[in-house]
Amino acid sequence: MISLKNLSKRYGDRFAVDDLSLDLKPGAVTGFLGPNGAGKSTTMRLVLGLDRPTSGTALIGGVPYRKIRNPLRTVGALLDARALHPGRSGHAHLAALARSNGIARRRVAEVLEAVGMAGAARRRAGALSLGMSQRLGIAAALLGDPEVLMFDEPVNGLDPDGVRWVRGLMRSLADEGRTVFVSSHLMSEMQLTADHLVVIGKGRLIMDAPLADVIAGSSLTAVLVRTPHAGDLAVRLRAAGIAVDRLGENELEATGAAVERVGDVAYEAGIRLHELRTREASLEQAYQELTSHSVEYGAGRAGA
Ligand SMILES: Nc1ncnc2c1ncn2[C@@H]1O[C@H](COP(=O)(O)OP(=O)(O)OP(=O)(O)O)[C@@H](O)[C@H]1O
Repeated sequence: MISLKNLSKRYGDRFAVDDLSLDLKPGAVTGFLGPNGAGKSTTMRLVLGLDRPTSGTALIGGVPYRKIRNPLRTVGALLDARALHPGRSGHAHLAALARSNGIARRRVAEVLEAVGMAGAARRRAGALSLGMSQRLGIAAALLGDPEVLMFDEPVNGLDPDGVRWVRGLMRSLADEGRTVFVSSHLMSEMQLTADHLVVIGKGRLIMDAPLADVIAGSSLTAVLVRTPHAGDLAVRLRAAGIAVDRLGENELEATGAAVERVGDVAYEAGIRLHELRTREASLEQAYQELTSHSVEYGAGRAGA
C-alpha cells in the first residue's frame, strides 16, 4: 500500500505537490488524473525516492522507498520509457536490474515473454519504437514480482492491441491483490480500467473516490423518465428536493438523485412509468467539471 501524508514539493516559489494526503489500497487499480503540470509525475517521483519532499511523507508498506532493502521486489514502476541506455539491449537492461536487485535471472525471460517482447529482447533499446520501449519499461516494473506497481502514462505510444493488453494487465495485477497506481490523460481508457480515482490540480487533491462515485457525482449524470404523467411527477420530484427538467410532454430528466429514489417517489405518488433509466456522464465529462478551475496550461478560448 502507498500512503502519502501532507506530501509537498516546492520548486522555487511554486508547489508542484501541495499537501497531498491519501492511501492507495491493494487489490484495486487507482487512476491518477490531472491536467498537464498538476504534479502527477512529481508525486510518483517522490514515492520512488527520486526526489525529496519539501515536507510530508510518502510511504510504501509503511516504509520510505530509500529504506526498502530490495526495492524492485517491493515496488515496480514505469516512469519514463525512454530513460534506457540506447546502446543496451532490453535483455541486458533487465539482466543488470535483476542482478543488482537479487532477482532470479529466469525472471528476465519470464517478463519479456509476459510483455510480448521475447522476439525483440536482443535489439538495442535505442532502436525500439515508443510502444516497444513502453513494453520493456513495464517488463522492468514486473521483474521483481512486486506488490506495488506505479505506471506513468503506460499506454503512451501503444497501438490499440497494446492498449487493450495494458488494460488486462492492470486488471490482473489488481485482482492478484497488488496496489496498482496509474496516471493517464486518456479518460475513456481510465473509465474502462480504474476502480478508484485520485484527481489532482495544481498539486492539490481534488477528488479521491471510487470511479462510480465520480461518475454519479457529475451534473451530467441523470435519471430519465418517460411517463404519461410527467407534469405530476415533476411536481412530486421537486417537492422531494430533486432537480427536474422537462424534456417533452411525456419525458423528464432528474438530476442529483439515484434512480431508486426517483422510482420510489413515482411509486409513492401512484404515478405509472413507461421507462426509467440512468444516463451516465462519461469520465471525460466528470473530469472536465472537476478540473475546470485547475487547468494551468490550457489553450485559450478560440477567438478570445
Ligand atoms: N525538476 C523540476 N524543477 C522545477 N520545476 C519542476 C521540476 N519538475 C516538475 N516541475 C514543475 O512541477 C509542476 C508539476 O509537474 P509534473 O511533471 O509533476 O506534472 P504532471 O501532472 O506529471 O504533468 P503532465 O501531465 O504534463 O505529465 C509543473 O509546473 C512542472 O513545471
